[in-house]
Amino acid sequence: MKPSIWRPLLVTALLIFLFDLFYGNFMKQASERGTEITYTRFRDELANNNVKRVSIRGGFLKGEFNAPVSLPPPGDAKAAPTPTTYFTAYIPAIGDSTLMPELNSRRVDVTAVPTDGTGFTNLILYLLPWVLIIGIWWFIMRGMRSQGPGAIMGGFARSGAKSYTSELINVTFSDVAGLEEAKQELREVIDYLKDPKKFQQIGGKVPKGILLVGPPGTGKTLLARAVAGEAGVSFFSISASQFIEMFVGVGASRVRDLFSSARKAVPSIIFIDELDAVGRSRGAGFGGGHDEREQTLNQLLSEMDGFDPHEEVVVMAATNRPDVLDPALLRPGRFDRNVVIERPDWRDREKILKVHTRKIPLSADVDLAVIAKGTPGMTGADLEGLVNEGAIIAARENQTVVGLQHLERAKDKILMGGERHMVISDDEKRITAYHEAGHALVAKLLPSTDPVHKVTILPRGRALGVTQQLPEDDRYHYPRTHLMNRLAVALGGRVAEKAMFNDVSTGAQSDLKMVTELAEKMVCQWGMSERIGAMTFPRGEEHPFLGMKLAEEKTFSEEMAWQIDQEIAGLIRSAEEKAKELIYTNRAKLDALATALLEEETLDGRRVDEVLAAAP
Ligand SMILES: Nc1ncnc2c1ncn2[C@@H]1O[C@H](COP(=O)(O)OP(=O)(O)OP(=O)(O)O)[C@@H](O)[C@H]1O
Ligand SMILES: [Zn+2]
Repeated sequence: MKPSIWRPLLVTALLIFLFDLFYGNFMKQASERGTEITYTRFRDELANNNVKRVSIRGGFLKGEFNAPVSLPPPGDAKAAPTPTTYFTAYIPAIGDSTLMPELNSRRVDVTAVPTDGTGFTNLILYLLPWVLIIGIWWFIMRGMRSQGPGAIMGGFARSGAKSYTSELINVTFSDVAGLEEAKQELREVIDYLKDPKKFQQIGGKVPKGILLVGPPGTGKTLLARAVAGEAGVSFFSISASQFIEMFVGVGASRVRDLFSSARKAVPSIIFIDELDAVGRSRGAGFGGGHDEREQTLNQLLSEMDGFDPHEEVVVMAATNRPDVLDPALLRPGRFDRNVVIERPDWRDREKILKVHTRKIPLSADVDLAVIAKGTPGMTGADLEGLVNEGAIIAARENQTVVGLQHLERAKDKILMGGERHMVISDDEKRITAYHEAGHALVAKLLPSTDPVHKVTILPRGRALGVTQQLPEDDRYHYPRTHLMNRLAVALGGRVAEKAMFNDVSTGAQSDLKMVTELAEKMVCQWGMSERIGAMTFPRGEEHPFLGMKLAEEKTFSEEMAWQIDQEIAGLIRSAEEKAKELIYTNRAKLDALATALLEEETLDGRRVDEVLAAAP
């Protein structure tokens, strides 16, 4: 919710109410315990010896009759008279010099109340609310000025309040399950923060900006906190969406504020969550708030450039959209290091479950490995939720320990309830396993292909699974056979699906795209088609800098265009034949790989070799 003009208004209204209460009360008190009578009436009663005592304060007089007098009740002259003992009256401003002698002679008990003090009290009571009102307005105005012009509407709520948190952390790497590679990469940061001087002497390159990249809930924030905890330094964190307010200037001043606080607390870590909220490419924004975002981003860039090498501040940021970030953020000296955080595989999921069940009593039937294997695609946050949900279900049934069935039900609830989660059904998992096994198998069986580095059925980005091949060394020249084999590998996924399920799925789309593009290049750029020969065509050409396809211009005949299409299709067809032949003659190996994938989710190159060697 945005603080608004309502707040000051509300405060003012409250003050006026208080003022009224005070002032009104005072006036009421003045006439309290007495019916107001005229001065003449008072003198009459006095003359009748009916006044017992009076107290005089300035021109105001309070008193008590000896015998009750019938008078209309206070404030209502027309009502029926009631017997009255106490009265008040005002002495005429011109004074009455005969009053005191008369009171004395009638032996009336007289009390005099000093007017001086009361007058002063009156004044204070009268002025106090106004002083408060003016004071609060001044406070608001000051808040606005210190926060830039943008704060005009919301100054009151924010003045003095910090939008970031700073703390000393007691989270360590032992609280972060798995993520071994990421931890390894961050060790250097910890070494640096622990002893900057020593680190520099050894000659380490000072880490300044580190970008944690990974899907939501995979523990980026947790990891950043653990780095601070391991190094024992202060941790300043903010979510970048908090930088962006409706008003220009607020974000930039918050960035400045954040960095200057962190600089005062060195060594320290600044953590910016959801970096993409401010870090989107400049000029790519739309509509309002765009200038504000750009200003905030510029401020962030200039703060990072402003670090001198001896300032012991490390900036960490998290995003799940590295692709939209402004390239300026990724330049050397800024976020020039990426730490990629992946969805956990089942072994890591088991470790995460262990961390989150540390304080929860589990019944003997719970095997966390089984639950870990049954939750592919879930992140650390999902698993934490699963454990909590399981505990709630158990508590609702008045159980003292959490059992397997509670966790299973929690899992079903989460899987059914959330679009947020990448839910993978068992069928999908099987299709993906065969698809990836197909790629891997063809790659292994064909000579002259890049070695298989890793095969996984864990979702990554939009892909349900990945088969990674890494070239052994940098290559610039690819022979035709190598490219043909590459086409066959790319088609292996689809062919394997067909072999197993006699059907194909949409999962092969990006494979087909890659295949088409590669075949097009082979024919049109590299002259690898016999029928067409050593000619190049402006097709499949890429702009050298932008990586974009150039607009097609036709400098060749219809006839040639048709032939080119035939050739491209021909290359693809023969690659597909190759893949089919390999897969159909090695069905047992395909099954073995797919089974291993379903079991282990991720296979590295060595494991792929083992599985294939063991298969008939
Ligand atoms: N590897 C892990 N080990 C233990 N707990 C984890 C792990 N990953 C995530 N969690 C749990 O999930 C919670 C959410 O994780 P965290 O906020 O760090 O994710 P995130 O990647 O920063 O997500 P977002 O992108 O949504 O900010 C953590 O508080 C933690 O309890
Ligand atoms: Zn594929």
